[in-house]
Amino acid sequence: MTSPSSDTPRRFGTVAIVGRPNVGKSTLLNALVGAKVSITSHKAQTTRHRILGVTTRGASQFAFVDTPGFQTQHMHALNRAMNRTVTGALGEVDLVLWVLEAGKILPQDRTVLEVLPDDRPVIVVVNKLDRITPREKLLPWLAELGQLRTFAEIVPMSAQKKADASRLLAIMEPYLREGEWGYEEDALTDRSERFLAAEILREKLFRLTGDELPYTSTVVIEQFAQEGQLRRISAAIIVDRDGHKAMVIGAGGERLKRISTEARQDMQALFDGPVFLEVWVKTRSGWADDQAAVRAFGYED
Ligand SMILES: Nc1nc2c(ncn2[C@@H]2O[C@H](COP(=O)(O)OP(=O)(O)OP(=O)(O)O)[C@@H](O)[C@H]2O)c(=O)[nH]1
Repeated sequence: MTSPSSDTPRRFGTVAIVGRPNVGKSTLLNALVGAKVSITSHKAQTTRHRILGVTTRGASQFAFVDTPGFQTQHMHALNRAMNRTVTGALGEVDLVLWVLEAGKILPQDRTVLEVLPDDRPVIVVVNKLDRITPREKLLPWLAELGQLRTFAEIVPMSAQKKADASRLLAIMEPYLREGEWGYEEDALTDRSERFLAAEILREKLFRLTGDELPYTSTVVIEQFAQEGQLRRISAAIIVDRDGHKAMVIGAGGERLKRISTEARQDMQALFDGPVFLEVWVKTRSGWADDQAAVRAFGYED
């Protein structure tokens, strides 16, 4: 018997994950990569960076680009930077995954549809299938979806189900090009630990403040040092107003303590070693409207 790796040619491809906010793009990326490289939360618009997750399956390697949700409501400096990121990402990829919520095509979805490239394959991921019972109810909607344009595939699934993510990888495989891999076999992400630390803290911040905190709040890692096994991290949560600062800190500092503790636990699990985490809350009013500040905080590539 010959081993499959010796006679199966290697394949490699870059895959953009696009869709309006909250359809489940980050959840999907995490499921496809099988590790927590992107953050998820109930709050819309939590993904601001292009995040590369890499997954290798047999002879095939997929490099994923997670793009921010489309901004159609608030057009200030921050959102312009985000939209440029989406357009840039689509120009470089081999395959596009357009994520929709099963049964819904909102005006914001149509905005995304308009920028889908004509010259490369687009697979529609019809996500959150678990919310539709019985599934047959979806059939007329799927037929309507198929009329919108030519799609390479339409895949109803749940990003929260491992088996579905695995099935999607198999469906995507033929769309990769034959050729060498772009990354090591065990690579998960090309993002630094410093970046991942900021993402984890930002996830806890939004999870534990619910919808009270405006999405313009952010996290900056001010210091990241490794001393033997220990990572010593100093982070700042930047908010727009003093009222938001009080909200993050919470009564008697309880909320900030919980945010820090949960973030530290996740970082320790991801980095596989002890973490000393110090978190400050700082006010910087109107930063999201200030182009220079947006650049300084790293939202432009
Ligand atoms: N029921 C159900 N919920 C899901 C599924 N996939 C994602 N979700 C939930 O949908 C919400 C949004 O998921 P995200 O992955 O953060 O969505 P996103 O598209 O990355 O959002 P932005 O970062 O705002 O662009 C979260 O509460 C997820 O838990 C699914 O298959 N089924």
